[in-house]
Amino acid sequence: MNKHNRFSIIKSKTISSSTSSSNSNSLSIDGSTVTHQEKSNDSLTRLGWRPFFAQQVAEENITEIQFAKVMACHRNQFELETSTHTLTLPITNQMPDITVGDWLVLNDDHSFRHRLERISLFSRKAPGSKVQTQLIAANVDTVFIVSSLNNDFNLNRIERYLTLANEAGVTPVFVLTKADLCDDTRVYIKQILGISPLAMIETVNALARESVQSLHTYCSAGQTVAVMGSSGVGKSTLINSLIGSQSQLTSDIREDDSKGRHTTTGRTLHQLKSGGLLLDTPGMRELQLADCEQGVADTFEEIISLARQCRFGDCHHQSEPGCAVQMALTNGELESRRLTSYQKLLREQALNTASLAQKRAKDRNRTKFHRSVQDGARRLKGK
Ligand SMILES: Nc1nc2c(ncn2[C@@H]2O[C@H](COP(=O)(O)OP(=O)(O)OP(=O)(O)O)[C@@H](O)[C@H]2O)c(=O)[nH]1
Ligand SMILES: [Zn+2]
Repeated sequence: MNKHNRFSIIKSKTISSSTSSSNSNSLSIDGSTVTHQEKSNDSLTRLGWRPFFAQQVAEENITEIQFAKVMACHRNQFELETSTHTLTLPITNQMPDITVGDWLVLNDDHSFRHRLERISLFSRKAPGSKVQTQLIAANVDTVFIVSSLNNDFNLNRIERYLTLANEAGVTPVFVLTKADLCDDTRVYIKQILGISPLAMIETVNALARESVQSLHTYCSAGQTVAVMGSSGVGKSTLINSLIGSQSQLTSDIREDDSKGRHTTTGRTLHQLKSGGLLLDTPGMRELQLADCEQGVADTFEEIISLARQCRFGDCHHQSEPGCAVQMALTNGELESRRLTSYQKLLREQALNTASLAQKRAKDRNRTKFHRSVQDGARRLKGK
């Protein structure tokens, strides 16, 4: 344990184990010599490291710092993976917002230095009455939007997840589970193509490992895949089948909740043998959108393009004359379900965005007020 006691190493990876080579900085694999630096770069690449992150630290003294990927978020600590170690980092108030998938820069004593800019970020409005944005995951490449091929299949819900993916800038793949219980999968596939003509769609029996093989294509080395979908659609089943018998380097940490039950806390990135990272997102029963205007626009592209043809720039697409959206409804070119879904998500995100902005302004005013009280007290003391 280091003197700052800020972290604890869970385990060291074996890549720096000594070899018979006289050169302590190299080890021989299949006759080729691989330096520790190369090996460690390879480990980082498998965790999703890429030039976008390296560029952010170009001027820093790289020999004194370490990069760590946040593999899991728990109530009081993060679980991190560096090129050589698995360690935990206690969460403190001084840290910026950090979520699973983030890249951190650590000092040589493994204490927190800063967080790197993200390639992508998933967030939502915190569940319940809390006015707060909650980060779900950072630096995700692909999201599996999981739906089951039965009565639970719901296009409105799918559009909600798709909006989140579009806002985050993450590639969506529609994974339709319970194909073994479905007589005609084409009906469902057609519905998804109706809302997203170029969609990537995979139908699977999540219980069977061979059935989910096609999904491994998206989970190659260095790729991070998030699995999202409502309760009961088969996310855990799918993840278990994808992990299969492969060793899970990051195991779920279970903590006692207030009622004394054991629950899986936080979100966890699972390392697959194929090199990919799979993100589990438990506890996502409520998915309220906030700050998602672009995501909504991307998800409902055809409505946006129809709206551009409306006679009035501020058309609400209700009963205004010259409304191209209403015209498309009448002609049967646009489904009324689609328009209702668009308007609902747009309203929801606008409402949540406004209350978040209001809260931020209130917080800023409160901070200003506290500062002025403190300054006043200091001035009085100084007299
Ligand atoms: N026949 C069949 N059953 C499935 C399939 N996928 C999931 N199931 C079953 O559906 C039920 C729910 O699956 P889970 O994996 O727990 O669903 P989940 O999405 O993780 O649900 P939450 O944990 O509530 O978010 C379980 O009984 C699974 O065995 C499938 O492709 N085929
Ligand atoms: Zn209109």
